[in-house]
This record gives sequence, C-alpha cells and structure tokens, in this order.
Amino acid sequence: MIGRLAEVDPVLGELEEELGSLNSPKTVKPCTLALIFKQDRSKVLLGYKKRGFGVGLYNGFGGKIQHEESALEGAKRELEEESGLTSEDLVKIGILYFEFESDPVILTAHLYTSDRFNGVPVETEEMRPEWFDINNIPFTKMWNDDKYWFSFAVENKPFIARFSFKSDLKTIVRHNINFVDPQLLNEVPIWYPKS
Ligand SMILES: COc1nc(N)nc2c1ncn2[C@H]1C[C@H](O)[C@@H](COP(=O)(O)OP(=O)(O)OP(=O)(O)O)O1
Repeated sequence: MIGRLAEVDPVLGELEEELGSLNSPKTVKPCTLALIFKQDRSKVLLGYKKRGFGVGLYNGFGGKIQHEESALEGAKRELEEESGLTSEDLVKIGILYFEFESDPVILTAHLYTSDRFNGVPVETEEMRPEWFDINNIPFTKMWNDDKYWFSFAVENKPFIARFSFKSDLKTIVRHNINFVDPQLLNEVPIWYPKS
C-alpha cells in the first residue's frame, strides 16, 4: 500500500513515508468520526463534547480505534457509546490527518456518514447530542478544520485531507484536501501505533 497516497498528492506521500517507516519519530492515534444525517439530509446530529480532547466543541461522534479493530467496527462502537445510536449503514467518506506543532502524534480520523440509524440520541458522559439544520452548522464552535471539509461529507464527495495545527490547537498553518476514488479510502492502512 505504501505509495498510494503519494500518487494522490506528494504532501500525503510524505505522511505515508513517516507513518510507514519503522524509524520514524512520529506515532499515530487512529480515530473514527461519524456524522449522522436525517434521511433527507436536512439536519445533522452533532455532539457537544463535555470532556477530553475538543471539550466545549461540537463534533461528530468518534474516538480511538482499538488494537485489531477495523475502522468500521470502531466507528459503530464509538457511535453507540457516545450517542446511543446504532447504524449498519455507515459509509466511509473521508480520512483526515491532523498534526500539531511540537507533537509527534499524528491523529487520523476515519470519517463515516449515514442517514440510516436506529434509536434516539441520548446524552452520555462524553457528549450532548443536538440536531443542526444543514444550512446552520455551528462552525464557530467546532474544530477549525471542519469548515474546509464538512460540505464534502454532506455531498458524498470522498476525500483525504491533511491539516497542520499550531500548538494553540486553533491556527491551521497548512492544509490540503484531495478528492479520491472511494475504494482508496478502504485501502489506506490504519497504521496502528507502534507498541
Ligand atoms: C484537530 O481537529 C479535529 N477536527 C475534528 N473535526 N475532529 C477531531 C479533531 N481532532 C480530533 N478529532 C476527533 C477524532 C475523534 O472522533 C475525536 C477524538 O476522540 P477522543 O478524544 O474521544 O479520543 P479518545 O479519548 O481516545 O476516545 P475514547 O476514549 O472515546 O476512545 O475527536
């Protein structure tokens, strides 16, 4: 698989080399992120993060992929844990790579969407769910990268993106977004952290 991201974009190729190299000082935190839409895609369910990384921001539902778990398995588990919803129809729509100044960790988010789900959203210890009109997304209360890619997820345009943040976790110093064949999203490895 090494080389596929480089074919898409040299900036992603650098990342692939770093993550694939045994000698790289970089390590990875693979996560999932799920956006749930009403069936007519008029509204999206976001969660207000009550604790941990991204506290005080609205986001999709997700968290760390466990060892040997697939991204899809992790996405389903995290969705249920954080929102009370289940979905057998999560579709992978993107991969987001996040780097932070002076931090060796590259956080990856495997992004899924679905407009078919079971259950009623419930508040959990981590998230308070809330439906938002698709034309009124609270970008000022979300991670700053979201405004760059959110519409692609809504419109079902598969993409891979890379964002470099300053250590303030707000300022984006570099970003790039590539539209890709959806097949590629399932071929890119998760790159579990080295133990
Ligand atoms: C830096 O920019 C980010 N933007 C967006 N939109 N989402 C992000 C960003 N950084 C992280 N995320 C997402 C990815 C995951 O869904 C969560 C992080 O998960 P969490 O902090 O909950 O991770 P863990 O504490 O390991 O999760 P669990 O304890 O739930 O496994 O935020």
